[in-house]
Order: sequence, then structure tokens, then C-alpha cells
Amino acid sequence: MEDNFQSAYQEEEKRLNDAITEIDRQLQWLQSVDVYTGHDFTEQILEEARKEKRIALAKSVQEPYFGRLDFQGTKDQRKPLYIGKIGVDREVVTDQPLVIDWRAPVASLFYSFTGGDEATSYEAPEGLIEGLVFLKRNVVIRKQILERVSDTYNRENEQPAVSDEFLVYRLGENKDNKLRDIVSTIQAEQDQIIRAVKNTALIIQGVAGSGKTTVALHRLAYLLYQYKEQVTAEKMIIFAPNHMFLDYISDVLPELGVGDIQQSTFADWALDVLELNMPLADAAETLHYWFEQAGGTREINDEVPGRFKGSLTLMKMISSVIESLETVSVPEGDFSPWDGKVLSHDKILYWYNEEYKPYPLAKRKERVMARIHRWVEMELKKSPSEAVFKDRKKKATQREKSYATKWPKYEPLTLYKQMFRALKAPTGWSDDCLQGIPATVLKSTQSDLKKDIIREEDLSPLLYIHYLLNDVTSEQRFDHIVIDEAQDFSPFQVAVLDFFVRGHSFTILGDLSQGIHAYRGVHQWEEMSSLFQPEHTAYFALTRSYRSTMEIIEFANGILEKGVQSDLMAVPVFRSGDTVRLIPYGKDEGSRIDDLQTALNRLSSKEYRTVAILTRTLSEAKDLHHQLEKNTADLHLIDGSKQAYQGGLSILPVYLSKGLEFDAVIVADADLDHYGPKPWDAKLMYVGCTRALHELWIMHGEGVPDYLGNQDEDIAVRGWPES
Ligand SMILES: Nc1ncnc2c1ncn2[C@@H]1O[C@H](COP(=O)(O)OP(=O)(O)OP(=O)(O)O)[C@@H](O)[C@H]1O
Repeated sequence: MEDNFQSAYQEEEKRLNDAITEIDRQLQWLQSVDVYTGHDFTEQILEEARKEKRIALAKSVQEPYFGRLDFQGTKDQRKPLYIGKIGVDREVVTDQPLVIDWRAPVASLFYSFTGGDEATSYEAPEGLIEGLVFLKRNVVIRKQILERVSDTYNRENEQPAVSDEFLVYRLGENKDNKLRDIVSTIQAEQDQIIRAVKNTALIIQGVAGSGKTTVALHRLAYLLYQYKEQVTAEKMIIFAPNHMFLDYISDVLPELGVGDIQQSTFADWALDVLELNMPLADAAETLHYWFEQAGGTREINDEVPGRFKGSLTLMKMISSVIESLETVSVPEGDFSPWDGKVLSHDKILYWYNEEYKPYPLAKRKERVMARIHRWVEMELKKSPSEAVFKDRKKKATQREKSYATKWPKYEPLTLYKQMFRALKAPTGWSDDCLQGIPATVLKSTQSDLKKDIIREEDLSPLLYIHYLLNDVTSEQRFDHIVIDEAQDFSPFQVAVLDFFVRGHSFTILGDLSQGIHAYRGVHQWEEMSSLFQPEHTAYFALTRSYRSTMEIIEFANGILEKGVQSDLMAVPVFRSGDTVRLIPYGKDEGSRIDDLQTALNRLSSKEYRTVAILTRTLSEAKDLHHQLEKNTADLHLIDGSKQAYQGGLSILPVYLSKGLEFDAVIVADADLDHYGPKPWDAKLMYVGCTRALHELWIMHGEGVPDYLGNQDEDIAVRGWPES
């Protein structure tokens, strides 16, 4: 065995040296070519290509590849294929590149192959290629040094199966303040999503830690490679919950050699499209309303403002109101540019109803007004003298202006205010359909709009009105949209986004078990899948969780099972760690702070890079931060206003921890005073617990919710661990 390992290591070391020598040679040659600075367009394009290649090779020469797959096609010889983040051709091009790009068709075998000695296949441009896999090997190269060789499949073994050994090694590493790429260990179920066809609304339900965010980012890199003729990075967008999260994921795409993909929150993007230069109502206020109720949970139904304004019911209402506007748009009466000259109402109606019918309302008004203007110009030309011409022109300009003001104002916010009766509605429009708005929603929205307060949930209706009035320009239309944490999106949001993307090309990822913003998000994925024709949508479930140890995952599953009655259980990768700790605060006054300080000190003295204390509310996080920072250097408070996550030691309310991960997590105040028995509280607790990679300590006062108790001793243990 040892001998085998030695010879594998030596073989790979030799291959590595050969590869580095060749890449170096190519790089040196490129560097020897003078940089072109002239004006010849073709030369400029060639120079750009050389520049890109220089950058790629300089990166590749450090860590050329991470995997090897020995494959023999039915009509071929057995060949070792080396797979890396960047594909590199040989100097003398042969049918086998020096390094194969991880996104290339043949590389899919490296990920999809799950063992066994039967023939396997992959989809190539020329058709299905069948063959046998002999070896799957992971190699770790850092700065040109071969650090590790690990065979995850060898056909010569007695029971050949792909092993998780290398994956477990990778998962055991500590994490810093940024999400990382996973190209060397993408799993078959994840690869299927990454390589799914472009023009589909993919909906992915993935348990906490199943790699949803990571997979979405790899998918973008794949789409750019596979559909290079059809998509560009600038026309792709990722929607994520907040700026700190965007910063947290910001290293993955550059590491995969992809730049320029837009990354935004839905709110920022929507305000930009709407050209609304006003801040949204403070989100903290909404969060406070829903989350700062210690021990209790507010009632959520389809009539709470977020759910209703995110519903297709409101979408339909808006559609009929705008439709009704169509019939009352053209001002009553003829248009007279100067006394004695008349353009009949019928003629204007004809232009509006026939000639410009295909245009959306706002454009139609523009076209009709432009047509009227052209008619005026023609008539002006018939003026008998210069003086009459001038006089008529002056009058006509004034009357055109005043005629334009008689049209309804095609502006989303104005129309929205009119719908909620915060402004007088245009005469004659039929708003019967708005009778169905629940009274509480009508009242609160009306009162907000009168004060010019817009909330996040108002953005979909506003965007929809904008779309109905103006349509979407080709510059505004995306090639692909990723929605992360999609359980917090409403059906209306996705329905509106569908107008802004070509071919329903979506990657929509979320976890219903983490649906802590259920007052505005979906409760079932059908709410989203039903927006698309069955042939335009596909559903995937990711059930394996890669983030946490088995103990933490089993513990979190227990919360779901008992607290949410959910069957969306996570399957752990076989990575065992310390048992979860349930630690009661001491009985003395002041014990809570002392105990939390002790927990933080003990965990931060280990070799972890990131440790977090999660509180139930923001005010508790602030208070605790104030108390603990006296004795803890560099303790960061995350309060929702931060643009970047710094790693290290953090205190934050549990609802702001979504999407993030920490080597060790302390859940503070996990008692009935803070977490009630309802599913929503259990979901919050689930989010908190699933942020931990290696260690989870649950600290609590008197009485814990049922969903935390009765766990097996090998999963959770009461009391402090021995120091
Ligand atoms: N195939 C893999 N190989 C190695 N690490 C992986 C793999 N898949 C996921 N991970 C790791 O698991 C962790 C969780 O990934 P990610 O944050 O993308 O999951 P998620 O499903 O979006 O999580 P959540 O919903 O809980 O926020 C990350 O540290 C990621 O690097």
C-alpha cells in the first residue's frame, strides 16, 4: 500500500514538473511578444486575447490542476486526463490538452462518476461517449508543490467505489471570512445542477449547508463556458439578501476566472430600474416587528402585507387596473393647436387604438404625442406668412403641453398611490377589482404611501406597473438570473423577474426549513414552479449537507423533526466531530454574561478562525457585544449595516446569520423566554445551529423548547466539556 502510494506520488510529481515546464514555456513566449498599442482593430483583439492568456497561464502555472481521471473510450486507448480550473492546450495541439477545463464535457465524468465497474458515459458535442473509468485521483498542489495525492476510485481495488476521504479532508479545514470554490470536490448531485441546460427555471430545495450558494456560482461559470456565444457575464445577475452576504461570496467567481457578473440585492436593483431615488423604509423596522418579539411569534397568513403584496392576486388586480386605464387614456375632445384648426378625437383614438396598439401604454402616449407634433408641423408649413407661422407655433407649443398633461400620469409610483387611494385616481378608471385588497393592507399601505414610505414588498407591484407601462428594453434583459435564499422571495417577485430574463433562465435556490421571513416569502416551492410552464421548469433537491459535522447535522435534523414536523432532513457526510453541548447558565446573578464570556474564550482559544455568538434579537446582540467587548479583543458586532464580513469573533442576531458559516457557534439564550414552541422559532433555531462547521454550543436559561431536548448522547451532551 505504502509502495503504491510512493509510486503514485512520484508519478504525479514528475507529471507536475513536466506540466509546469510546458506552461512556463508558453508563458515566457507570450511575455516575449511586444504589447500592441496601435489602432489596428484586429491587432487589438489579438492583443486582448494574449493578455487574457497571459493572466490565465500565470495563474495556472501555480496550481495547474486538481484531479486526474483515467478513462478509456470504447474506441480509444486508456488516457489520463488532468482537470484544472483553467484549461491549457499543449504547445503542439493534440487531441488531448495538457489540462482540461473543469467545465469541459469530458470533465463531467470526474464529478458524475460514482463508482462500480460498469461502463459509463458523458455527453460530448459529437454525441454520447461511452467508456470505462480506471482511476479518479485528487491532487493538491500549492504554489507548484505537490502536497497530497489521494485516490478516490481505483478500478484495480476489490470493491471499487468512489470514497469520500478527500471530501472529508477538505471539509475538515477551517474557514475564513469568504466562501471558497469547490471545483476539486463537486459532488454528482451538485454537478447535475451546475450543468443543467440554460433555458430552464431551475428550482433547488437544498438543506442547510448543501452547497446551494456555491453551486449557483459554479453554475454561472459553467453557463459562461458552455454558452459562450449566447451569454455574457455582464448580462447575468445574482440576487442575494444583503451586502455583507455579497461580500462574503465575492471571491468565488474571480477564483473561477469569471468577472463582471452583476451582484445585487433585489431592492437596489429594483430602485435602479424604477429610477426611484428614495430610500426604502428601514428594513430594521420590519425585522424588529417580526423578530424582536421575545418568546412569541406573530400570526402569519396570506393577508399580512408582505404575503399579499407578493401574491399573484395583487398581480392580477394590477393587470386589470392598468388594462382599464387603456380605455380612458386619450383625453376627451378634439385637439386644437390654434383657433380654427382641429385634429379630431377620432383620429387620435385611431392612432392610439390601431397604429400604436402594440406599444405599452407609456410608449403609446409618447408615440401619439409625437404623431400629433408631426401633424402640427405639417399644418404649420401651410401658414400664409412668417408672422402667422410664429404666432401659430407659439400657441401650438402651449396647447400641446397642456394636452399632454390631460393624459393620466404613466408613472409607477403615482399609479400605485392611486390604486391604494393615497392619491386621486384618474377619472373613469375602473378599480372595482381593487375591492379585494384586505382592509389592513389597504390601510397600512395607504398611510405609508401618503408619507412617501415604500417598503421592499412594494417593489414587485411597482416593477410590474413599470413593465406594463414601458416593457423591458433589451439592455435591461438578463441572460440568466440567480436568486439565492429564494424562500424569502415572493411569487410576484419571481413573476416580475421573469419579464427581465431571456428564456426563463433562472437558478432559484433556497431552503424552506430556513424560511424565517415567511411573512413575505414562499411557503411551498409550488408557489414558484407554477409560474412556469412544466417544460420550462425543473426541480432538484439537495439533501446532503457538507458544512457541519455529523453530530451537528443530526442535532439540527432533530429540531426540524420535532419543531417543524418537516421531512426535509439533511444527510451528513461522514465527518464526525465533538458532540453538541447544551449548557445551562449558572444560577447566580450575572452568570449569563460570565458563562457566555467563558464559552467565547474557550472556543476562541482553539485553532478556529471564526467563532460567532448568535442571539435571538438585535438588541440582545448589541447589549452582549457591549458587555463582552471589554474583555475580548476584536469582537465584531454584525447589525445589518455592515458591507463586509470580517471573520474572527462575531456577535449577531440569528436572523442575520443566514447564508454565513463559522467554525464554532454559540447559540445564546436558547430557552423558552427567547424561543417559543412554534415552527417559526424552531426554524430560527435551525438556522442558528446549521451555521456551525465544527462545534456547536447551545447556552440557555431555565426551560428549553422541546425541539432541543431528547437527543442521543452521542449527538448532544448536557453541560460544559472538560477543558
Ligand atoms: N462539494 C463540496 N465540496 C466541498 N465543500 C463543499 C461542497 N459543497 C458545499 N461545500 C461547503 O459547504 C459549505 C456550505 O455551502 P453553501 O454555503 O454554498 O451552502 P448553502 O446550501 O448555501 O447553505 P445555507 O443554506 O445553510 O446557507 C461551504 O463551506 C462550502 O464550501
